Amino acid sequence: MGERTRNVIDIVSLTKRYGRTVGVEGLDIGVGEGEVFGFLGPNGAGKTTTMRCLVGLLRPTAGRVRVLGRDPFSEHLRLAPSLGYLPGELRLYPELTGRETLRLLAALQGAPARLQDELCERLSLSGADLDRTVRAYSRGMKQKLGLVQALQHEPELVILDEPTEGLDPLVQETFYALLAEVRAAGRTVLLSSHVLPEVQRTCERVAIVRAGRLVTVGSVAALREARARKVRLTFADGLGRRPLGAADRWSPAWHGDQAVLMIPPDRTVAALRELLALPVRDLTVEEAGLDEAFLDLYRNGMVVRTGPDDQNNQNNRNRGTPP
Ligand SMILES: Nc1ncnc2c1ncn2[C@@H]1O[C@H](COP(=O)(O)OP(=O)(O)OP(=O)(O)O)[C@@H](O)[C@H]1O
Repeated sequence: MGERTRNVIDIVSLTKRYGRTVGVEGLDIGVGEGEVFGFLGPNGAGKTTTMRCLVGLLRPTAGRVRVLGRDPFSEHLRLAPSLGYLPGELRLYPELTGRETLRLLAALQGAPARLQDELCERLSLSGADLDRTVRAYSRGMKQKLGLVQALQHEPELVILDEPTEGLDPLVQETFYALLAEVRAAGRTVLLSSHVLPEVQRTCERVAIVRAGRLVTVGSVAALREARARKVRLTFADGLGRRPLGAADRWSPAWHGDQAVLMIPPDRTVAALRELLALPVRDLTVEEAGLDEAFLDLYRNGMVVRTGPDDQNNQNNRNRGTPP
């Protein structure tokens, strides 16, 4: 029997190694029922590895994962009707038609594919398309087929590895609408993406991973609050690059005689005091764009504290870095 848990996904100290290569190391993430949760990170960060552990395709080296209270590796078949999965690299049988593919996958899911026709229609997979062999499909058509099979049996949990890869903008919009419907129905989604606006738009919470480790997890709103301040300085003497004393630890970028520094919000005032000892002619301070904040996390793995790792934290208006 699977134990009952509050979370639809529980990842506790998950480590997966491939021989000596680390896939993920000591990962802890919980995803609550009805959440749309984003998984972000640069190439090779461990997103796919984690997702493959969650759907029972990989066995963790250490730690544990629970999906709907069950161990996905040993209880794969029992979970199949409740789980929808779109792999990052979808491998299909090229000699089957689209329709045969969906039928086969529905049989493996072990649940009626009630939404199949509606999803094909909304994602513009025509009857003629579905009668063609998958060998003749374009990349986008394969991705649409992948989305249909992931959603067709109305699973409680949908795990999508870069779902909008290869979709044209119109189909992407349809996908976002489908996601909103899944969410409105109280079902749970975990999706990985490299597309930041997509994550901002669709997810309440995100986890950022880098080199197999969790960098931060929090609500998109809290990440916005915690992002760096962008300080731009112009010097009175017209001379460019120079030492900025202690502020050099913020790795200034120089554009002619202007220096741009990205400073964590709780350090900005102290940094400004130091900077004003220099011959500054003009100074502006603005919040870094969310993209810049994420890029910073990607690059530096800077840990942003986003307050308690609360469920459904959309309304978290805490400033910056609570203790
Ligand atoms: N089958 C495998 N054998 C050996 N190493 C692997 C295997 N799969 C993944 N890895 C390694 O594990 C690490 C994490 O890879 P993973 O595919 O999980 O990252 P990702 O975040 O999904 O990346 P991307 O954004 O590029 O899809 C990488 O160093 C990768 O090289």
